[in-house]
Amino acid sequence: MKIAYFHCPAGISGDMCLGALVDAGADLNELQHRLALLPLTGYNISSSPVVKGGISARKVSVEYAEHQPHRRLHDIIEIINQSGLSPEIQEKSCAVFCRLAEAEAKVHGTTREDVHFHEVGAVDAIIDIVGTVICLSLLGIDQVISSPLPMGHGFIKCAHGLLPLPAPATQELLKGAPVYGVDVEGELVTPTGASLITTLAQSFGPYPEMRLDAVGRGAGTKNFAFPNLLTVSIGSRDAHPDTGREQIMVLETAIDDMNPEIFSHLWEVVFSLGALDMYLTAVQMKKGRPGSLLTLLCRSEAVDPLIQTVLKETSSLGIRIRREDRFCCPRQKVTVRTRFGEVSIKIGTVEGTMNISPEYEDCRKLAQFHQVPLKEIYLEAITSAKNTLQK
Ligand SMILES: O=C([S-])c1cc(C(=O)S)c[n+]([C@@H]2O[C@H](COP(=O)(O)O)[C@@H](O)[C@H]2O)c1
Ligand code: NI
Repeated sequence: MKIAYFHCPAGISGDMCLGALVDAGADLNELQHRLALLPLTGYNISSSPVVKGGISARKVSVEYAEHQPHRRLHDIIEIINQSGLSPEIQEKSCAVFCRLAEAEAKVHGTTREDVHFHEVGAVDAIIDIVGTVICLSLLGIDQVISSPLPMGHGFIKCAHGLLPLPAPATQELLKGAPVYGVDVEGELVTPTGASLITTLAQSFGPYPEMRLDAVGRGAGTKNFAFPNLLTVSIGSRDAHPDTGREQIMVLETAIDDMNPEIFSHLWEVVFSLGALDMYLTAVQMKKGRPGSLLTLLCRSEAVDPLIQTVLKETSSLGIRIRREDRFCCPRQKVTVRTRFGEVSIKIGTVEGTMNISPEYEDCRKLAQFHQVPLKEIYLEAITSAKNTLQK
């Protein structure tokens, strides 16, 4: 499991994200190659080492032709969806733009379809957003966690004239995220940075427990009295190499007085907050009442947001928290080609016996697109994985 921790004491913007991820090891050539799949021309990406406040970092810049069309949400979605980028990258990039459009619409009293993106519709915002999503995929990141975000003060000049800081769209986007005020005059978190981090991060909090593998620093444009840097720490949390054991958190509560439809909704919410699994067990509770034992499995940093959500969403007034050991099969992730498209596969190995498990979501999308039975995609994916492994 690979984690990217975004440490944002100087804030976050689109170019800082790109710089930090490239500095952390995302291959710039591969990034440019993938970005070239977008039907966009007239821009150039450059990456250079810079020193900010005595600390070396990477500045990734996008230069483009002066006159960019005023793009609306559907234009940007079309650009992303016309690319040959993977469905996952397309979905995440569109989600960042949709959140941005919703925030702008709320602030300007219009609809998300009618928002003119102005600055944020320019080609650099598209490159920053899609590029950040591509870099996370190139680095194989499974989970993004962010520090709380600092709020500067003052005003910023933009298409509307002067806007108070934090910018209205930034504040709209950060609802629900932890923020704190700092005595800094200037914009620390831009709307693009706010949309990226609130869409891509599963949780906000302190530095997570992990084995630190790489660190990247992305430079911002402005100069402050402190280094204007975003630091991304890449780490991994694998099961112990000798015992195969790792620790997992178990949250549990028994519920006997709630509309069961709420559980379906909860199911959708908890996974976006970092739950690894959620299941219900039928139980007999006091006074002979039939109830459901709700169990959630998660990493330690997801415990607090999950507890808050379960208490807010359900009728429960308390939750049991346990730290447990679990054994994890050594596994690897590979992507195989089938007649229908690419499928990610998890391969677990126990004493030479292999457990080949195609990703359900990849198979489901291909089955839906090609109108073939899901089991046919599974069969092809497993056969293709076996052939690849035999080579
Ligand atoms: O042009 C528009 S609509 C605009 C709106 C807002 C609001 O908060 S509303 C803010 N801004 C400022 O534009 C620049 C560029 O933003 P990026 O996210 O593309 O970096 C930034 O200073 C925003 O605060 C523009
Ligand atoms: Ni605006």
